[in-house]
Amino acid sequence: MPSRRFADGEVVRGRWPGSSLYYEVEILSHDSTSQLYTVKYKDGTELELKENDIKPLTSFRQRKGGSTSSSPSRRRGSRSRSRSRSPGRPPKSARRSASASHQADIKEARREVEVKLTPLILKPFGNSISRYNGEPEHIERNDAPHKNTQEKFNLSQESSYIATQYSLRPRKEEVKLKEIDSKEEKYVAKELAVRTFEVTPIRAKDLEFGGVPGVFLIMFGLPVFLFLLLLMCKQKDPSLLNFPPPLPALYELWETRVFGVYLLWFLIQVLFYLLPIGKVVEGTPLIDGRRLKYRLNGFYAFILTSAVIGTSLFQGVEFHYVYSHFLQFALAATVFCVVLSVYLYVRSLKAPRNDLSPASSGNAVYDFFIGRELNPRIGTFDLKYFCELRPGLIGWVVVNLVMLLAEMKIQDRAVPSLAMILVNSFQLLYVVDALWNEEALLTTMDIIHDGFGFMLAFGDLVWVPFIYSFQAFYLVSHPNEVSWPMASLIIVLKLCGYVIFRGANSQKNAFRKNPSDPKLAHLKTIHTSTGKNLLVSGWWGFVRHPNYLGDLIMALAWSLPCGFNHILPYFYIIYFTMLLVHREARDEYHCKKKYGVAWEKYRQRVPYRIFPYIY
Ligand SMILES: NC(=O)c1ccc[n+]([C@@H]2O[C@H](COP(=O)([O-])OP(=O)(O)OC[C@H]3O[C@@H](n4cnc5c(N)ncnc54)[C@H](OP(=O)(O)O)[C@@H]3O)[C@@H](O)[C@H]2O)c1
Ligand SMILES: CC(C)=CCC[C@@H](C)[C@H]1CC[C@H]2C3=C(CC[C@]12C)[C@@]1(C)CC[C@H](O)C(C)(C)[C@@H]1CC3
Repeated sequence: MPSRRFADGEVVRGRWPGSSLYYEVEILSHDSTSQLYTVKYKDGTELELKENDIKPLTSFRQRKGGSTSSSPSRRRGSRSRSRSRSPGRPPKSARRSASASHQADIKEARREVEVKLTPLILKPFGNSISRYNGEPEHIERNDAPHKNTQEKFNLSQESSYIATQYSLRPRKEEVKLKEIDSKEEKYVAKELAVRTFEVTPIRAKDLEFGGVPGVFLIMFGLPVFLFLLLLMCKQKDPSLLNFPPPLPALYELWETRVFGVYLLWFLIQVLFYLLPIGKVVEGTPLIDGRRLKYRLNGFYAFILTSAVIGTSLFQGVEFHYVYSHFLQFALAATVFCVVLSVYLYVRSLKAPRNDLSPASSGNAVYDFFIGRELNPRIGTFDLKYFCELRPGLIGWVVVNLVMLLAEMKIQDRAVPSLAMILVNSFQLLYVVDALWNEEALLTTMDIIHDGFGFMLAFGDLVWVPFIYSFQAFYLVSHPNEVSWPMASLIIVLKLCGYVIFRGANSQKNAFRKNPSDPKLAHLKTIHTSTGKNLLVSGWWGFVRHPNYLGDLIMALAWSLPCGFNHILPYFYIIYFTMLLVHREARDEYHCKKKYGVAWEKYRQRVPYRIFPYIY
């Protein structure tokens, strides 16, 4: 049996995955099969590390000499000393034979970062469990230095993993150093990550969505449920008490022409995505320190799509075809999504380990569902990012328009009903808002955590356009007259939801972009040991997910125009409540891991998750 170097309970320094930073950790256990140690960081985070990524405390004490200083000025001294060899001076690799000295350089740089950073980041502001970064008061006003700092902080936000995740609370004099550190860090991380970081398969108990049986059921259940809902909605009396109509035979549902139209739609969106318009931004740092580039042109794609749709209408293109073949379109999208998911899974088998999603497990069924590869790309074409906002989300608006036209045709109306206008405009606002704030997508769980597999492919390409448009679909065959006073109340409700949704999302996004934004100076924050703070007043002091609350209020406003004759148009809000409650629990789990005690403190300060005084 291979021997182990560290004993349970021993306090050592463990490398933080993807970086060269070493933190004090306690050895919890050792798995002799995988040869991995389970270690606990001071903020409560538990991770599995390889022996190579663990160092005895003594190895740091021997080397660090004067650099144990916890005073920022002395820290600067030690940094500037080490900076003398990089990046200002030509790297040694330029002076030595390139390949021979490469590894040595990396080693050297790595040692340097370890020695230099370990005591600097941990000691003075520490990952203290009982105190926040060593400061006596953990909740404070967000009035940290913000004079002339905006630009600098934007710079620091641009820098690498270490700066965003492990920096000290941003301080003016630290910004420059952070940039330099992050450059060094990037250099080291890039070279080392492939060798040093192993994506550890998550254990069975960590599987989400009910594990393998759960995802199996979801994958088969969701498409069946989708067709059931659509068929029920087409019935004259769509009561739940009525037996659902039988599913048409597959040959009736499959139409190659429909599939062709769907492909054409998809390709037009691909074309718009590839247009070199819109600014290019960097996503959040990946596990190996890299940051992928994304072009933000979703809003332009929407404008161009509107122009194409407008021109087609003008040319007399028969949009009713989409309504009369709605089930066929749903099947075409489902088939496309299955083919895409298979492609994604197969290509992920060749993907380097660093490119795998943290949610993947090693189980084929589960990974097919959750997605194995985090950011599958063909060249610069990012499949997940594209699918999340383009064909499905913009498609949803087009489907709504189709329903509006179908309502006029079928009900022989000169103008659409007020109910249909409300549903169309509310959802249009929602989609335009998402595209306008496209950059915010880059920090969502879907992009950072979940892979691209059946779940998101089906969600983005099938569920969103065919279920989110359900109210409009319902109104085509089940008209509901809405009075103006009722419409006014619904509009007020929608606007309240939107104000909360947008206010909360914008507040968080602005805070994450620049924690010292003067506009946020009145807000209180909780320090966390990661260097990122948590808002504890404003929208985020109201409930822990105010954006979900706003989203749910808006969802209610989307269903109300359909009246109260049937529960079917309320399916969306029921599903959405379940989705967001589950999503909130997932996010809570990740935040607890990420922020440890600081998150606990936040939970105490803001006890309700989504609904104040209820949940
Ligand atoms: N229509 C739909 O079907 C649908 C589905 C899902 C989501 N959405 C909407 O999409 C939007 C994004 O949702 P999301 O699920 O990605 O989650 P989110 O609520 O935007 O983001 C959660 C993250 O925010 C940060 N955070 C949490 N509490 C904080 C605090 N007090 N101060 C500062 N940062 C804090 C944490 O990340 P960091 O600390 O790492 O920054 C946390 O992981 C929401 O508005 C949601 O309603 C819509
Ligand atoms: C039914 C199944 C298997 C999954 C459904 C999940 C899927 C429909 C959602 C998961 C993430 C969601 C999401 C949006 C739409 C619905 C999802 C794809 C979003 C694009 C809606 C608009 C928002 O402003 C947003 C922040 C861009 C959303 C991002 C997440």
